[in-house]
Amino acid sequence: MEILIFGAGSLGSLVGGLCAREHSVTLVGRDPHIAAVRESGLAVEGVVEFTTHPEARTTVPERADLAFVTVKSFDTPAAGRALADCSPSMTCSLQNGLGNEESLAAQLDTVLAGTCTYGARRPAPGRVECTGIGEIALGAPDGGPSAAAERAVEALQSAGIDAVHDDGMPKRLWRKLAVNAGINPTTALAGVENGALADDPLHDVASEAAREVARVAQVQGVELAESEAVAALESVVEATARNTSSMAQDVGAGTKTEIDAINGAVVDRADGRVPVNRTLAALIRARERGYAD
Ligand SMILES: NC(=O)C1=CN([C@@H]2O[C@H](COP(=O)(O)OP(=O)(O)OC[C@H]3O[C@@H](n4cnc5c(N)ncnc54)[C@H](OP(=O)(O)O)[C@@H]3O)[C@@H](O)[C@H]2O)C=CC1
Ligand SMILES: CC(C)(CO)C(=O)C(=O)O
Repeated sequence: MEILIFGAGSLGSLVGGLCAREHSVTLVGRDPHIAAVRESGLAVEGVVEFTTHPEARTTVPERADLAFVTVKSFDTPAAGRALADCSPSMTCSLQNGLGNEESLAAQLDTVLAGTCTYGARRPAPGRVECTGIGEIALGAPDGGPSAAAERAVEALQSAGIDAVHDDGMPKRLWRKLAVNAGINPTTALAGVENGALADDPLHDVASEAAREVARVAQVQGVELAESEAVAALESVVEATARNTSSMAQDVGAGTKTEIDAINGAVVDRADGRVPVNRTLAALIRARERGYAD
């Protein structure tokens, strides 16, 4: 299969590197990473270790059977516009947050929703570290069976990736949103690792954010119980206790965060009060504005 990764950063390089063990893979990203991969290949390190030689470019190729979108959520509209030039047979977001699939579907046919619990970081150009083996779940964005998702899952599995087809993606996306809405801004604002959310008062802040997400999901017709949202949050806090969340890393580095697609998306879709998500979003946006000072 011709697989295209749009956004060869941490996650995209890892997924692309793993896929390249079985498929023809093109990484689309930016220099100096792309130049380094072209020169010496992509070194995958950490939990799995190998070097692979995918095609590496800064623009999209002419065609692709399957495209994975792994840019940060604020770059999704640009990714959709760029991918429209090669019209992939199917395109799947592996990003965090809500709204990525709608944004891609405005430009592309056959868009799939995906979640990914692999962990990745990019220590240097040409290298990607797998910080944790997880699972990729794919399916139709509105739920129900999807032949395209089945084909994409088979492609991932044949490359040795733990992948499943989920016909209940809306619930899976909202449950992941509850986890990110609780953990990401709370750790970013408090300047702590994920494990610090096991205890009050931060546990209280993060779990109330997750409960609000469940209530908004229910209004949207997704049966996510508040207790399930909090249990998901607590289990990720425990499993990733030593992680610095992506938003804490972004705030630490003074770079743009995914707040709009996470807590911002909850506030935008709420028809009732979501004071914790609203407050967390306002505080993170204030930090982002402060970078310029
Ligand atoms: N890292 C992880 O472990 C996980 C991440 N995720 C999610 O996956 C998504 C990606 O995260 P992550 O990999 O960490 O982010 P990164 O910032 O590491 O990767 C995104 C990459 O896309 C590049 N990019 C953006 N726009 C373009 C463009 N128009 N053309 C070419 N390249 C482009 C960026 O380049 P530049 O930096 O120069 O802008 C960057 O290298 C996020 O939604 C995240 O929440 C989900 C699960 C795990
Ligand atoms: C699961 C979690 C919270 C792990 O850190 C994550 O997805 C992130 O940091 O963005």
